[in-house]
Amino acid sequence: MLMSFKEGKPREQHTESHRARKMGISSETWWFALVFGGAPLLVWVLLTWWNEIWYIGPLKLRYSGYVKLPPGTMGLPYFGEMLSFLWYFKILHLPDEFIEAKKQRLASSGHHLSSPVLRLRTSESSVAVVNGKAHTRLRSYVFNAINSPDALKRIFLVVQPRISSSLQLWADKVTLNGMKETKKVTFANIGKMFANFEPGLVLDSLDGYFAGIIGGVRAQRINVPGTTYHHALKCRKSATDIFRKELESRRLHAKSHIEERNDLMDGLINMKDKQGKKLGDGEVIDNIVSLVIAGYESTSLASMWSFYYLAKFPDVLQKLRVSDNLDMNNSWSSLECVSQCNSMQDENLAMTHKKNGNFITAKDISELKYTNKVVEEIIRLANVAPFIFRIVKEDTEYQGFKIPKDWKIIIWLRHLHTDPRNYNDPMSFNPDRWNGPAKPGTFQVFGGGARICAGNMLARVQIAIFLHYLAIGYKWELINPGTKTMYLPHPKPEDGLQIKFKRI
Ligand code: HEM
Repeated sequence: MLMSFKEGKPREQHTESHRARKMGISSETWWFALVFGGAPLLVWVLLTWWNEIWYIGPLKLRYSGYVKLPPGTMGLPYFGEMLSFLWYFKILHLPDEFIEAKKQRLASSGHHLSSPVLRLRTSESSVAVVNGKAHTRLRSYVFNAINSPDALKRIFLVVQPRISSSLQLWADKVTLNGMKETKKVTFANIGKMFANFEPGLVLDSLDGYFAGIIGGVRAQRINVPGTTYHHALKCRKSATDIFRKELESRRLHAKSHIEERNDLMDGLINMKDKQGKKLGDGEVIDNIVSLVIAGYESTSLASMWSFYYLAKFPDVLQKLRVSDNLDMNNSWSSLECVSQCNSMQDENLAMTHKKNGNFITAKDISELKYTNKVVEEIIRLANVAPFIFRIVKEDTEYQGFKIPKDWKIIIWLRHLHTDPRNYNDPMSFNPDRWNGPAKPGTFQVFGGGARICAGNMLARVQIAIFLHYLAIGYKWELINPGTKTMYLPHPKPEDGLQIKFKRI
């Protein structure tokens, strides 16, 4: 600037250099804006449109330019709407708001149709994975082995001693983690029912492996060391090895101990279908593994929620114990008068009195009318399986929309059970709502159709037995009654359900 003035051309020099500098600054700014503003924006636009182009483009071609798809967004490549799902389920703890937003977009359907959804294929030949005739065949094996009236009679005798003795042990601890303990007792029962395993090292290792497998069920399918999915696959292999060893040892000592064992593994090994065909070893193991996955977390969570709801609704616990005409405000002391029980109509104390120290049977449970209503209400509100998946087998019209073949559908079971149009005051725990049946199609805790849960009765009787022993002998209170619910991978209290637990 000073130099330019001396040369007598101060003004132009100044203007030129100023312009140049100005140009210099603006081009830097321009690059800066491009790199930090434009490029990310472009990437973002590409990412948000990628799925639309990838999935909807071919459909438009197939339908010559126009296809009326359900409204909604395909989300980001690969992740779909996973991030917003996680935001509502994991961070905000508001699953119903996420579901409600999806529902609003789809008018009254209550189903959310989306881009690919993620699922861990736990086993190749298990009942939960195969389709068509293979599914019907495997399902009948599994159903007969765990859910048929005969199987349940046997299972009653297996699970009761464990439930009853676990509760006695818990009472000695005074405070306990409800989630941890219900898992322990459920897994001990599973070990015994499925492969005649007693508590010990093998069962403990299996428990660890199944924790890993279950953790991976809803994880992203990224199979690299360090990911949840990779760990789940490794755990699955280790669990399979344990069952394979057991199966080989049974083959080696065939025919011995069958009477005493009478478990799922023997049931599956020996069962024949209508053509007299038996399951292969791989099928036996795959099915055991997938039955543990299906039955372990679900049953232990439902049992754990029993603690929660009965602590929050002591009048229900009172009614479970004795008839509802007793003084509700005096629930603890009224339990001491067990001698009155034979004069009482319902429910579990009277049953104990009648059984005179013997285990209850499947028939006894069917007589515990109020207990069965409590079971239904626990599983409705616990929403252990908040959604299920289906795949569209052929192009379908639904409410005026085209649902293309191969699209995956999420059915929000949770929404069915918490919708005020289906249940009066849906978030309140009210077993008496089961004095009559639910509206058709509104109670699908176990799913529906050909894929309905193959262990639904097994789950129900285990919860009923648990309620029976809780009601006749124990009292408890929640240490953190205001604890938050975590919704992933399954609904459970943030503190694991810390409780003070005592004998009556
Ligand atoms: C409270 C406990 C349980 C709940 C809430 C539950 C829920 C469900 C749901 C929602 C499905 C999917 C159904 C569908 O797609 O329509 C399912 C499937 C299944 N569940 Fe359960 N379940 C429970 C306990 C059990 C138990 C104890 C077992 C066995 C040990 C079991 C075995 C199965 C099997 C094998 C399937 C796959 C059925 C098939 O694809 O044919 N579940 N369960």
